Amino acid sequence: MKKFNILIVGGGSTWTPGLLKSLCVRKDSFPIGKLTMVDVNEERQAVIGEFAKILFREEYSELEFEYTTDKQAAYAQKLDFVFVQMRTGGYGMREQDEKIPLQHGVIGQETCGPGGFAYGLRSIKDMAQLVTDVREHNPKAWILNYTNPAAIVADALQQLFPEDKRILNICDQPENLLRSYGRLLERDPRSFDPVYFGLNHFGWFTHLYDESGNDLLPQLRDMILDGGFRPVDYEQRDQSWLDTYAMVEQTVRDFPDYLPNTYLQYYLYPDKVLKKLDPSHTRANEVMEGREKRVFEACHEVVDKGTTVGASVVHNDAHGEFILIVAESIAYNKGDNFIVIIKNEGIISNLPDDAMVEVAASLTANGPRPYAVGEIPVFYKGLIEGQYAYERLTVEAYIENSYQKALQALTLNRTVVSAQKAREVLDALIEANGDFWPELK
Ligand SMILES: NC(=O)c1ccc[n+]([C@@H]2O[C@H](COP(=O)([O-])OP(=O)(O)OC[C@H]3O[C@@H](n4cnc5c(N)ncnc54)[C@H](O)[C@@H]3O)[C@@H](O)[C@H]2O)c1
Ligand SMILES: O=P(O)(O)OC[C@H]1O[C@H](O[C@H]2[C@H](O)[C@@H](O)[C@@H](O)O[C@@H]2CO)[C@H](O)[C@@H](O)[C@@H]1O
Ligand SMILES: [Mn+2]
Repeated sequence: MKKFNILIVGGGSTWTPGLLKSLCVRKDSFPIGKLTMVDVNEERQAVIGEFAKILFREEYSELEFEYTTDKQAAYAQKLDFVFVQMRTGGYGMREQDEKIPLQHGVIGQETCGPGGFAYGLRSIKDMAQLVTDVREHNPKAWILNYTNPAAIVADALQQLFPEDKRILNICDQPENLLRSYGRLLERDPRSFDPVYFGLNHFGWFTHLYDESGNDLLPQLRDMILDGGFRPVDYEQRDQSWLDTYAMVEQTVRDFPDYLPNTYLQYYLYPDKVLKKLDPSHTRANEVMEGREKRVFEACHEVVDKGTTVGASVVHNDAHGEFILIVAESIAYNKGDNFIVIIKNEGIISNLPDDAMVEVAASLTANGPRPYAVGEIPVFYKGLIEGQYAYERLTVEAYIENSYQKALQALTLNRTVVSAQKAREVLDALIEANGDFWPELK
């Protein structure tokens, strides 16, 4: 059986241990010959890398493994898959993304609103460089990308590398929602045949068919309206995330046709959500005090003890597993059904062909084969067209170094609206981001 060579870019990510555990769990169905991890932060990479050595010694002894900060050496190897999960500027810049808009009375969030705009301008630069570097040595390797904001990264890479058909941007939120529906309905989430449409972090489930073709969405909607909605992993979730999932009930009560992605709360109820956000202590602080602290302490503990037995960090979560089952479907031409981010080209017939939409597709060795969605109702088309224009103007502001397009983008965003607010926040973000961004003139 072929063994695949994988490169993880952003090996110092807090999500890496879960991904490495999933590699061990799935080694029979998706065998890896060589795994390399690369990161720009030597300290972060070493902590996770030394943990990985012990994990693989105990659970994957046949695996050839190395970690490095030498990107050129990492990219020059023969690679089958590149898993990308970088955070340009780290959590420190995420904190700025979230706090600066809040200082101006606007939603501050990692991937949505002005925070996502700022993060997007940082990510595009490093992601474009990554594609260029990978393609120099591995023209056929599949680049599976988690790096956020996935909507803006996906649109930028489509603009910058339109002929590259082996880049796939993915998000674990629809997968997490399917697993949450599975827990509510007491069914295997992989048995669902979902119909989903939207942009990344801006979409809806319209149908949830079971193996007999029955649509379970109406039953699910009634359950949500009767008792609220909790994620599959609610026991592990921080309160801010539980608050987010709690908003699903109000959204479904207001717009019962479809089941929303949780990120829609920022766009449909910006005033209500804004009141819950603390400008002095945001999600970035929670993650630095929570997940990041837990993961790195647990990895240090594993290295100190010399074993992963009993370790808290190593669990097989949706995030770690999802990218692997996506890769498996491509590697073995399985055609399994996943919700992924791809060029519209008529999938949603009344949206622009060049929009990067998030829809269900069959993943084959030749990439996604999407399921047609057809025409979407005016309400959803209106919302998505505005968000699409915001995302496209953000990418054009990057490519053209255009302050005016950046201002237009933020003015169009439903969390900002006011052109005066957009200018205030944009100028503050320009100052905070410095050389992370291209100069906007
Ligand atoms: N698509 C999704 O649904 C999804 C889900 C979870 C996380 N994410 C994204 O995955 C990324 C990692 O998330 P995290 O919370 O673990 O972040 P993290 O900050 O813990 O890890 C990111 C790592 O990337 C490294 N890095 C930064 N720039 C790099 C570069 N140019 N090359 C290589 N490495 C680089 C950092 O040093 C850091 O170790 C983020 O972009 C996050 O938004 C996406
Ligand atoms: O605030 P964070 O850093 O905890 O999470 C931000 C990310 O949130 C989503 O990913 C969720 C995922 O949906 C869920 O299944 C589980 O794995 O937790 C993840 C992290 O909370 C979102 O899809 C990502 O794009 C965000 O980066
Ligand atoms: Mn996501």
